[in-house]
Amino acid sequence: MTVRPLARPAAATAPHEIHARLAEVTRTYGAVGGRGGVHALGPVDIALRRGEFYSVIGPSGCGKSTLLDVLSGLSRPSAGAITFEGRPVDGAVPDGVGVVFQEDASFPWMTVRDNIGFGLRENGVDAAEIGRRVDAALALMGLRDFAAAHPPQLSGGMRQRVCIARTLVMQPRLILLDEPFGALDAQTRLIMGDELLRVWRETGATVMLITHALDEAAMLSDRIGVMSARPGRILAEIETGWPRERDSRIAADPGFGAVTSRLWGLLREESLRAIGAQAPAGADHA
Ligand SMILES: Nc1ncnc2c1ncn2[C@@H]1O[C@H](COP(=O)(O)OP(=O)(O)OP(=O)(O)O)[C@@H](O)[C@H]1O
Repeated sequence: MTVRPLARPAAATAPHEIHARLAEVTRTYGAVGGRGGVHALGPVDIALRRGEFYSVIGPSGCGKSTLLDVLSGLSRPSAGAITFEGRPVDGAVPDGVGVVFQEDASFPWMTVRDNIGFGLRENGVDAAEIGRRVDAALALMGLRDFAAAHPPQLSGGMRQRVCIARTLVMQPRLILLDEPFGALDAQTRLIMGDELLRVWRETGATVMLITHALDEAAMLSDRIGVMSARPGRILAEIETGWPRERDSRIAADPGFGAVTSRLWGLLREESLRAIGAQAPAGADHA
C-alpha cells in the first residue's frame, strides 16, 4: 500500500493513460454575485487512469455526490476544468459516460427487458442491436430468468442490477456510481460488489465509486481518494495494490487491515470535524 498525496508532480502518473481529469474544481451552491452560498467542494484535482477502479470516501456531507455530479456533467463546477477523453465536460453527460445512483431508478410499469433497453430505444438504436445488447446485459447481471418480470416483483438488489444493466447497455467507457448499494443489506452489498468487479473486468471500463463504507472502498478499489470534511478536498490517494482478479474475499488478505486502518486514520479527524460542524451551537455544553 502506498499513499500518494495529490501534491506530487504529474510525472508520477506518466505511465498511465489519463481517462478523465478534474483540475482545481470547486462547486458552490446558491452563491449570488460571487458571495455567500454553500461551498460544497474543492478545490479538487483527480486524474482517473483508464481502466482503473477508483473509489471516493469522505465524511458525511463533504461533497462526494457533488463531485460525481460535476464529473458526469450533470451539474457545472463553479471553477476549474473537467475533461473526459481529452474533451471538456460542460453541462451535459458525454457519450461514453454512464451514471448509476443509489435510488432505485427502474420503471415499475416496464418489464426488466424493456427497462434495460430504454436508453437504447430513446437513442433510436435498431431493434436487433437492442435485443443483442439487452441479452448480453441480462446475462452479465444474472437477470436472464427475470427478463419478463416487473421491478416490483424483484428484490432491492435485483432492482439495482436492472439499473446497472440499463447503464451497461449504453457501453460506457467510464461508469460513475453514487452509493449504488447504499439501500441494500450487508450480504447483498458484498455480492453486488463482486458483480461490479466482474463487470469492471469484463467491460474494461474505468469506474469511479462513491461510497461511505471504508471496507467497500478497500475491497473493490485499485485506488481510493480520501476526502476532507466540507468543502471536500482530496487529502490522499491510497493504492491498494490488489490483483485485477479479485473479489470480496480480499478482506481476508493480510494487507487488508492495513488499508482500512490507513483509511480510518485519515478519516477519523475529518468525520469528527464534519459532525462538529453540524452540531447546534452550545450542544457540547448540554
Ligand atoms: N442543491 C443544493 N443546494 C444547496 N446545497 C447543497 C445542494 N446539494 C448539496 N448541497 C450541500 O453541499 C454539501 C455537500 O453535499 P453532497 O451531497 O455533495 O455531500 P455528500 O458527501 O455526498 O453527502 P452524504 O455523505 O450525505 O452522501 C452539503 O452541505 C449539502 O447540504
